[in-house]
Amino acid sequence: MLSRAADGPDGPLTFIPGAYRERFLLPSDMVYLDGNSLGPLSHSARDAVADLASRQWGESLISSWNEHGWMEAPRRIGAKIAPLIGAQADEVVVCDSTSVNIFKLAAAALLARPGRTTVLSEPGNFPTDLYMIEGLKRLRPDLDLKLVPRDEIAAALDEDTALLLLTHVHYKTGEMFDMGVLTAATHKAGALTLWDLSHSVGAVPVSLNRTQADLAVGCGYKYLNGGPGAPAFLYVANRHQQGLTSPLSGWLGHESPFAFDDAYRPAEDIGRWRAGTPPMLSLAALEAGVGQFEGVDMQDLWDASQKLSQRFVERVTGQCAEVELISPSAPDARGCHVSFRFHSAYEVVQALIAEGIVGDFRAPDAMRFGFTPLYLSLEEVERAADRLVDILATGRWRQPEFAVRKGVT
Ligand SMILES: Cc1ncc(COP(=O)(O)O)c(C=O)c1O
Ligand SMILES: Nc1c(O)cccc1C(=O)C[C@H](N)C(=O)O
Repeated sequence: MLSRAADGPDGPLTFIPGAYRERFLLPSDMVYLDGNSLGPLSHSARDAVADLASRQWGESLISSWNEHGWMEAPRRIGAKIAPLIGAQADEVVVCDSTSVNIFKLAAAALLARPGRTTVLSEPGNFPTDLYMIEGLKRLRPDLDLKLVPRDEIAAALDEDTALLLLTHVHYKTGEMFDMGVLTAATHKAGALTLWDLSHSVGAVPVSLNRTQADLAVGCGYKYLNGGPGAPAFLYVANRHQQGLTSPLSGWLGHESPFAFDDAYRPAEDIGRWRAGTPPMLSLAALEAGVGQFEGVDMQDLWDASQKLSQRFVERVTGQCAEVELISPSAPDARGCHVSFRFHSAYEVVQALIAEGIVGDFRAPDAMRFGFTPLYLSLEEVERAADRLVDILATGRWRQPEFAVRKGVT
């Protein structure tokens, strides 16, 4: 396991939960346990977007592409994300969405493993990961998307496997794969790994280089606090950078975009994974969000998160027998969120939100809560747990308005 013996949920903490609370514009009466889905707005992100719009776009207009470093933003921000995932600065670039990046990297990996026809994953993986491979199957009818339960994955790797595609921290249960063990097994079978780090980056320590991971993607709007629809990132290990090429060969991935050649030649470096023009307003917010992690050790942050989630779990399960923890009970076997099963999970989550405790519901019967120590204190987490227990004990969730389905989340 990755956690240090002395610094588990019961040990001393280096990062004090809630230490950066003042950096964020969170409503004072809200306990926000949904930063694993949409991170909150920081003062610096708000200011960065305002500056980009009014000073850069407003005053410098098109010269901003050079003057304000717009053209280099995808590489520059990728380099800032790299230390959070154990990668080199030149192995990460910010572009497109997580879904699109999965498509690009999976397609490239399949081309790099000719004769192999299987993408291996698990049932219940985040849907977009599976849907993207289904889409690829329409272009490559010989392709097989094989889904096997997580404890059978290593045994299912064989000479047909081209790619292992897994979400490192499961979006619903928070269960974490052992990246090193599975990457080694995948390589032994001659295949490549593609890790979805959407629920890992900014949440748990990740060691892409140390585990020899080949490829990875991840979201910018969850723990990185990059704002709604923030661009995603992708990682390609240096040793693969010449051998893999994006199937979405847009002009900004060209070796020399402003030569305006008819023929596509991919950039020599990680820039080849870019397709079109960088969304600068969104990138300004993301860069500020990533900036919050400067000087923060991911192990320290995860230790703090384990303390928060464990306190929540113990307080809820210790006082309430009706809910079932569907996340691993060992804090170092999970990411930064936990989920409980309850027959009326939707109603309970609505009742909590009405009282300022924001978690989310995941169909069909899961209540999910994220623990992000940058802005959450132990006191808030205890308060949230007690409120959940009370809502269950009093049956307040049975009020008819909480059964009304609204929106999508
Ligand atoms: C594991 C995982 N992958 C991908 C995504 C989303 O991808 P996109 O940003 O393309 O919507 C999410 C959440 O939405 C996710 O939880
Ligand atoms: N990406 C989202 C969106 O555009 C709307 C609502 C929620 C989301 C999410 O991030 C869902 C999330 N990946 C999850 O883990 O459930």
